[in-house]
Amino acid sequence: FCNVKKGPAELRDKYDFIIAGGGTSGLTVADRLSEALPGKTILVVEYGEVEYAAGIYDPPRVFWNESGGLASRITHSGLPSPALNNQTATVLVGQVVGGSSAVNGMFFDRPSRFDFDAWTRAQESPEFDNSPEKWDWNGIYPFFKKSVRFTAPSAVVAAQFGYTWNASHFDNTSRIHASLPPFLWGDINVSQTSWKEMGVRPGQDPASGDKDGIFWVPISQHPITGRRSHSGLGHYLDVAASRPNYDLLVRHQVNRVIYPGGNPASDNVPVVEVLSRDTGRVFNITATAEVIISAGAIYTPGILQRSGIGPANFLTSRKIPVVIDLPGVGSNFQDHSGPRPAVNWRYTKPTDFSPMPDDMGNPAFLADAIAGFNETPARGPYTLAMSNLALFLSLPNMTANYSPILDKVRSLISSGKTISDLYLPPVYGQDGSLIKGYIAQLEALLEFYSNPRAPSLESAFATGFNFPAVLLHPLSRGTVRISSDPLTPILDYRSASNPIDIDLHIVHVKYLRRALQTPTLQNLGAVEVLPGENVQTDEELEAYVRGNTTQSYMHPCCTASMLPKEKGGVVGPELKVHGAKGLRVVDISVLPLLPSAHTSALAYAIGEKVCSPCEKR
Ligand SMILES: Cc1cc2nc3c(=O)[nH]c(=O)nc-3n(C[C@H](O)[C@H](O)[C@H](O)COP(=O)(O)OP(=O)(O)OC[C@H]3O[C@@H](n4cnc5c(N)ncnc54)[C@H](O)[C@@H]3O)c2cc1C
Repeated sequence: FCNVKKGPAELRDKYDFIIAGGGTSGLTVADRLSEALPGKTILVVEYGEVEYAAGIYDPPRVFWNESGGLASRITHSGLPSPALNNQTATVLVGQVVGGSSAVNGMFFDRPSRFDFDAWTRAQESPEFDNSPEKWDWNGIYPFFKKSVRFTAPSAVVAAQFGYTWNASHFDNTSRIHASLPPFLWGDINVSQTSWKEMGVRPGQDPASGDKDGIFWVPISQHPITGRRSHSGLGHYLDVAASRPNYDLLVRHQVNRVIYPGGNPASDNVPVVEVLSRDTGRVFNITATAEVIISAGAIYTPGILQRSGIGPANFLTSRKIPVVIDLPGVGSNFQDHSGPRPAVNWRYTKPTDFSPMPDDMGNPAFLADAIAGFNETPARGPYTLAMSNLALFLSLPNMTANYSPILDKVRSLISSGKTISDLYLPPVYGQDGSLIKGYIAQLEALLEFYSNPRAPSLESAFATGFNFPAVLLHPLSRGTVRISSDPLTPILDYRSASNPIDIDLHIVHVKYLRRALQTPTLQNLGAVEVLPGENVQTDEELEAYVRGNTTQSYMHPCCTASMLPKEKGGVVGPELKVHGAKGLRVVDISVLPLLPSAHTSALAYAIGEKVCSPCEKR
């Protein structure tokens, strides 16, 4: 690979732009900068290396949903979450060129337009209100459109599965692909029809920002080959040969950034301190225009904290000189979570679904599945990733009795002024900014949760006997902190530390278990296994939720939030770090609040938006 560098001897003396982290957002930025500014040099420093990134369900795996076989990634465990019986979160992160887009579940959906209304509500301030960079739906939609190429399925496949889509929401110039697979398991209609029988309307167009209903969701894979599409391909390997100004340094870790004069407000651009994974050598690389941190929500706060940019009390306790006191670095930590399963059942009547995952145990079926994946165009089971059908539903559409939950949020807003009133971690007590920002988030979420078109629940389905229930907008907040080992951050998920999250989980479980009473599932003799007939009262459901919640759906975010500094923010509307020159954060850590979607589409769109137009840089 022509521009892949392995060590400092292969680098230029200096670069115009240095990007820390060659993942989903980082490579999007590198691609767009190197394309728009051929006279400028760009270096990406990436911890991992170039690898073939298999899809989430590619040969040689036999069992749908079995793990393994993916490109390099690391698994972290969180601290015990007391509200969930001290269970710990398990979260994976990609450590490869392409980052998490090279190892993820390939579910490729966009958020709801109302997510961005919530962001702008929480951001309200002269800084954000007067900025030309708008992060409402209209401000980001063009970049969702630009970031992905969507290829419609053939007419035969569309008719076979009843696929719906609206291609007008994609520009089709990007090298990042989205498509609808030419294969589904035989029981896919169990979920669709039962949800429809519960009164949920089929949504036509999730890419439009209208995300209330049942949707077909594209997969991030090539429409012909069925192979994973990810930023390491579309934003590096596919373009590197034609970009002599775009270098990639692999197997190197960015430790920190250093302002040579010690003054982040007046020094122009920080230098980047890098560690070689192979030699252990530490050296500096100079940028003349800008440094962009894109290491993802778990590592970006670590780079900032090691640079002396973070909560002063914490940095001092770690004997790190404070360069900028920014309490928000590593705070506001959120992830999608939910009881797994929310509902699980068995059939008491014979079923004749076909094809089904068990068929992979039949040697002839398996051989045909492998052969089909290698045909052009690819066909068969291996063209389906994790799933591509989901229900997104708002609180008012799940229960008539949602006012008490909103009243609890209102009472937090009016009475909660201390960290214990608000169930927040100790760092929120450092100064008033984080609490102010959290209250602004609660106000935004109150509006969101009152809106019958703004989803609270996601339940995705591909096959089987389970409905998951993902809480899209938790109120609990955690923290990410460095430890002595740069690769082992301390993740304090604090899942469900705010008891309103438990109330929301209970609404979701109660709603989804109603599906078992629909004619579709009744005709199959479906009988609930979990939570089970002994779990009926709210107290019993609460115990079930506390004992069975998955704390991470692999969407850690929001740890360097785009909020005003006086609201605990880390970056402003142009994603520049507050109080620092020549330094931006561009990755999923800048989200103020979790979106109503899996997070890769948003990571790409953020990369596109910050580069528009790149000529301004
Ligand atoms: C297992 C898994 C399943 C997922 N499933 C889905 C899904 O189905 N759909 C979906 O939309 N989203 C999914 N996600 C989430 C989504 O992929 C991520 O939110 C998104 O890709 C994050 O993009 P990012 O640019 O913020 O970070 P990343 O893409 O993670 O990029 C960060 C990069 O920085 C590198 N790095 C970190 N620290 C350093 C350092 N100090 N120096 C140099 N390099 C460094 C990392 O190696 C990595 O390449 C999943 C994620 C995972 C891990």
